[in-house]
Amino acid sequence: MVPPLVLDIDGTLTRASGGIDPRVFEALPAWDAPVVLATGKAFPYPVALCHFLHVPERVIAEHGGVVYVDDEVRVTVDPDRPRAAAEAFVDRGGDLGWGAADTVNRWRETEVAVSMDADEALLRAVAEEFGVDVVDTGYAYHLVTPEVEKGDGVRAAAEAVGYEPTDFVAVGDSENDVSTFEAVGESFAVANADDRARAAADHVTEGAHMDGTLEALASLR
Ligand SMILES: O=C(O)COP(=O)(O)O
Ligand SMILES: [Mg+2]
Repeated sequence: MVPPLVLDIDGTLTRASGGIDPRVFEALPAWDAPVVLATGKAFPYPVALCHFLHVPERVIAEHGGVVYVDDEVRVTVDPDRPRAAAEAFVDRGGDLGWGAADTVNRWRETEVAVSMDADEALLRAVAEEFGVDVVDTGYAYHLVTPEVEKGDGVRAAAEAVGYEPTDFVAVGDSENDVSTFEAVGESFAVANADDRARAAADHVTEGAHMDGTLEALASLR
């Protein structure tokens, strides 16, 4: 019996050069227990990944701002504060960094993502003024309402699929996975993980990115 999984996406299911590692398409559909994707990405991205993997749509998106499991969508926080902070950041000369179409935020329901190229000092100053957190995933800064965390999503998702949160094993790579690691029974940081994820995890894999994730999964079989 393998355990249910909570998997981060960026840095965990991806290649070093970016993009989903194609081995995900073998490993996840073959996993014989529920798999929940827990990401900072906007809601449609993990849903689309589940769709194209042809696995049940079990998703924690936007750091737990949106939880979608068992045909129920829970939007756990309103986007007003992060959006007001993002507007002020742009008014003061900041650039979210995604171009005019901004598909990164277009369907985002509860927070705002900002490119790593953005003026970090200005972003942090504005965030503080508006009382929102800045989460640095290594792939983007996210303006997030305080106390919205993937870990709360993990607890809600576990209940929806009939498991205890501590039944789950998690794999992740960044500070936005720390709350996941705290919620589950066993956690792996991949070798490319940031310091906070490494410190919070029970194990750090030798391999980086998907190599590390596959190493973790192999140890669970
Ligand atoms: O969207 C991001 O910035 C990071 O996404 P992740 O949580 O899947 O790593
Ligand atoms: Mg990540």
